Amino acid sequence: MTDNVTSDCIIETVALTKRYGDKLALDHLDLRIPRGRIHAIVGANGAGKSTLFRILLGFLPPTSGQARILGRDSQQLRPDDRGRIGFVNEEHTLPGWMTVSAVIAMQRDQYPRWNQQAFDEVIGHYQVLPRQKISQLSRGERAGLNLALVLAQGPELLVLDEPTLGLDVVAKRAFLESLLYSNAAEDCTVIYCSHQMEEIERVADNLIILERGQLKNMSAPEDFCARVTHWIADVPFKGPEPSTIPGLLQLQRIDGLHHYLVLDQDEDFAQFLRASGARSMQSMPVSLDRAVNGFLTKNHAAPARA
Ligand SMILES: Nc1ncnc2c1ncn2[C@@H]1O[C@H](COP(=O)(O)OP(=O)(O)OP(=O)(O)O)[C@@H](O)[C@H]1O
Repeated sequence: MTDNVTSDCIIETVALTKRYGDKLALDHLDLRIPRGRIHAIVGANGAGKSTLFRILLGFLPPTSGQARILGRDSQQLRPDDRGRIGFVNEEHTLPGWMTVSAVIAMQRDQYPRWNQQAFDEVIGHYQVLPRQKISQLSRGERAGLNLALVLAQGPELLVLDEPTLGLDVVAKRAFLESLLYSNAAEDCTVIYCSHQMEEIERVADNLIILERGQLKNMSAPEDFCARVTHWIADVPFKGPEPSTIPGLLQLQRIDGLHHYLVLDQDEDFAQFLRASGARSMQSMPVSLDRAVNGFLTKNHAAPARA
């Protein structure tokens, strides 16, 4: 990858690898995220999501491979590049001793593309008073203020690392509304990392699944959902040996019926069940939460490679 490549990707990694001592956090990751829309990154704990963000934002060097963000090597970001990127994580760190109005004034001075209308639009969802100190705000209010500040910078790219962690339902909803508004109104690309599937289902256009530092899925959330099916079958005795069940993600026995969660299986799976002695069967679609969690749980239980 050379510097003069003009890519339509806002983020591009090639064989990106990060080792912490013996631990492999990113494993030759090839990732291309196009400009625009909302992209969700999901993965089990330790899948490498935060490591990816740290490398992309230039806070951490890769062990090998490359990462480009806004067309530039992430290790060579300039201050003006950083001004085009907004970053929000779950800590919502703002100086606790400052008042809300002082923080706003400080940010307004710092960012030439400051967009007061975008700020007002987002902060309007929260009961934040200008004279309040940051330390007096609730967690949800701090999250809202943080998002409003970042969106008012007019970023081309917004990176959110678990931004709604610990927020209640109302605060979460307000946060997501703000996000959808800004994505639509400001044409800003959003990269959003979360464990909350119902949020992802609501806001994401693209679902990226990382597993042990490798890319496992990149598609519309509904397309991933369509790959996973829940079969319920009345099979005599113990049913087929689990290792012989094609695409098996999860197996449960409830009230004498066998429940199979399977990946990438078509009507041939019914044939397999019939051949296994099933007396009756039915298939049904699953929610995104079920599909992703079934997918992640399957491999999560297996021993990790170094
Ligand atoms: N500074 C570090 N030193 C050693 N190992 C680390 C360090 N930071 C992360 N790791 C390891 O690298 C792997 C990836 O961690 P990372 O924080 O990127 O995962 P994550 O997907 O963000 O997880 P979570 O969902 O739990 O936040 C984990 O196994 C973690 O233990």
